[in-house]
Amino acid sequence: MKIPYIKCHGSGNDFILIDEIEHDFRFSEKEREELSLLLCDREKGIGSDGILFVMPSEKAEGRMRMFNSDGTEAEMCGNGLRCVARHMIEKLGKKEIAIETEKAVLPVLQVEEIFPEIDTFSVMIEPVRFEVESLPMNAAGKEAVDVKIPELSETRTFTALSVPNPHIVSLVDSVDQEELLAVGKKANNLPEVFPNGVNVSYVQVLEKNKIFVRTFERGVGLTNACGTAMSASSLVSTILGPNDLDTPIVVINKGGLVNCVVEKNDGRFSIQLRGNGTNVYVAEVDIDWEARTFEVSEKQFFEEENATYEKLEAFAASEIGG
Ligand SMILES: N[C@@H](CCC[C@H](N)C(=O)O)C(=O)O
Repeated sequence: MKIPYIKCHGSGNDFILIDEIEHDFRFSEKEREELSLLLCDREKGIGSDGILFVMPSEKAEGRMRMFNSDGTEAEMCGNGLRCVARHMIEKLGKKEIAIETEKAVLPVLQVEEIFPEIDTFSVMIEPVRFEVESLPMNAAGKEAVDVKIPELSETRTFTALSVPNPHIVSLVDSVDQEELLAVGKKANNLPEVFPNGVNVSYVQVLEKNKIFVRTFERGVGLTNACGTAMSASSLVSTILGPNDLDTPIVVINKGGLVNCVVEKNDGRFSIQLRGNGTNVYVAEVDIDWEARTFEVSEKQFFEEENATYEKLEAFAASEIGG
């Protein structure tokens, strides 16, 4: 079976995008899981953090389903949604559309560039909930805001929220990647506290309305960036830190940068996540389902676009001194 795909990324969080509308694919749930395990593998596969399946929708211009590299499905994916937004906006020739996700139909649109020559897409991150049952997380109170989770760390405090996939966020003085890796692994092997696993982020406030975020993603591990995590981190560092509502917060990550605008309406938070949706190349993968093997055709790279993105990446690296 031949499957055309786009290799794309949002802030270096990379995906294999498969357009099921254009090619009329009907994968079973088992096949979606198998495709993710087979193709996302960094050593033996194509290599990516996940697969974005773009499907028809009765409620919106399209539907996104996102599978992590371990074959599990996530409720939401912020960086992936920007890639899907770009794909559908360009395909339909519209500036603003809606995309159905697991928990909500979300508006997505092309907006002013966040960096010179970077086509920029804004996606709404909602619903946002702090009730621990929404992650789910087993904890003593109704919410867990700036609290210790002794199973994870003796010293750190965390805030739990769903956006709507599950996150815990810790404000730190400086990000220790090795510690985050250890805490992320522990949190995702702790079903008595996080029955469905959890994304774990460390956030360093660089200055007012500028933060650095590093995330251990459920179903993947440490990634260059996680869009929902950067949104959750912007919100938490607004509530507990110096950032402002209704103001672009610059979020530096390992693969680039995004802007997040935290809003509060009628007591409910939402976040606008603005950033790139970059196409790296297009190709076709020929799958042999029985043998669980595949072959990839010649890749057509978007060289100019990739070179432009490198400028943003270099700028983001210089902001964190590396
Ligand atoms: N990288 C994504 C989130 C992907 C899903 C996550 N690993 C989960 O399981 O919740 C993003 O950009 O939001």
